[in-house]
Amino acid sequence: MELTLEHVSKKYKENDVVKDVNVSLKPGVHALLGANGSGKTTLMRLICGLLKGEGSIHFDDIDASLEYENFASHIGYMPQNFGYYPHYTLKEFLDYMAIVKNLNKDYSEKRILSLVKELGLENQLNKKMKTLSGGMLRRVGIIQALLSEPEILILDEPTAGLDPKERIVFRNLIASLSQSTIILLSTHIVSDIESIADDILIMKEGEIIMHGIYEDLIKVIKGKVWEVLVPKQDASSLMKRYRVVKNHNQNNGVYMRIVSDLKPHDEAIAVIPDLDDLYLYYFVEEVAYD
Ligand SMILES: Nc1ncnc2c1ncn2[C@@H]1O[C@H](COP(=O)(O)OP(=O)(O)OP(=O)(O)O)[C@@H](O)[C@H]1O
Repeated sequence: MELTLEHVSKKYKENDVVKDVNVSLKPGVHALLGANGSGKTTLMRLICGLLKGEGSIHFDDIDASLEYENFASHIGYMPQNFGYYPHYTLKEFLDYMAIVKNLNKDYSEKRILSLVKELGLENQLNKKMKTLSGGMLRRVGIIQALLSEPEILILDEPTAGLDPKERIVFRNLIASLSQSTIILLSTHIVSDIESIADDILIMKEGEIIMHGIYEDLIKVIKGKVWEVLVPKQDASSLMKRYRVVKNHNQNNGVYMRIVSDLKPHDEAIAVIPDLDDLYLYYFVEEVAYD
């Protein structure tokens, strides 16, 4: 089972929002990491066929441009914000989504009940959509994407606005699906990725600049992440000159974690990088020495 994108691109006027994306995704959790505006939502909408662009998209031998309905029947999509009728109850909304997805009534009744239980919304079924909290609406978004048991699940910022308990429920659900589903989820929450992603696609200015497993991506910045304890008076000049991942005031100075090609301070020692460091390395410009 494979989702393949070849030369996928999208322009808005002269603006290249998605640039020549070539990736092949098998079952598992693929995290799409990028700054605001890097093109993640556009790429996801292209995959779902909600936008037209250049290039080709296949699910196994189904060509999305030739057999769109067949292709789309394999996809569940959770957008960042989905439209709903505020006066519908949750049950009415999910029934409506099941009809839109052309699901059999007996099947959808059972599926809705099992999903609302799994996501802790069974007591909300008779509540109006407009009364649900932001975190509950995110969970409703996940449920509607899962209604048809899709083989491809496209989730745009699924954990935004979830509280820590909801995040754990979500991570467990994703983990349980990942053996049999191709899951592409976008986020800029680095800790989510560390706990659930099998591999990571880093998107910058419309391009997938890196794609690989965590351990391999991290190798790129080996020897470029530093920790140092500096006197308080030195901290602000380091803050101005370097990409600082963390800084904590301590009794004897300021502890800093810095991402830099060059050793930022005589006392700095190189440490093992993590994804926060990688993110900063690619998405925050280092200020040049003057
Ligand atoms: N309909 C549109 N017309 C013109 N430009 C657009 C349109 N939709 C998106 N863009 C531009 O395309 C770029 C990528 O937007 P996109 O929403 O795909 O980014 P993103 O990585 O999903 O960002 P975020 O994390 O903020 O959701 C942005 O510069 C955005 O302004």
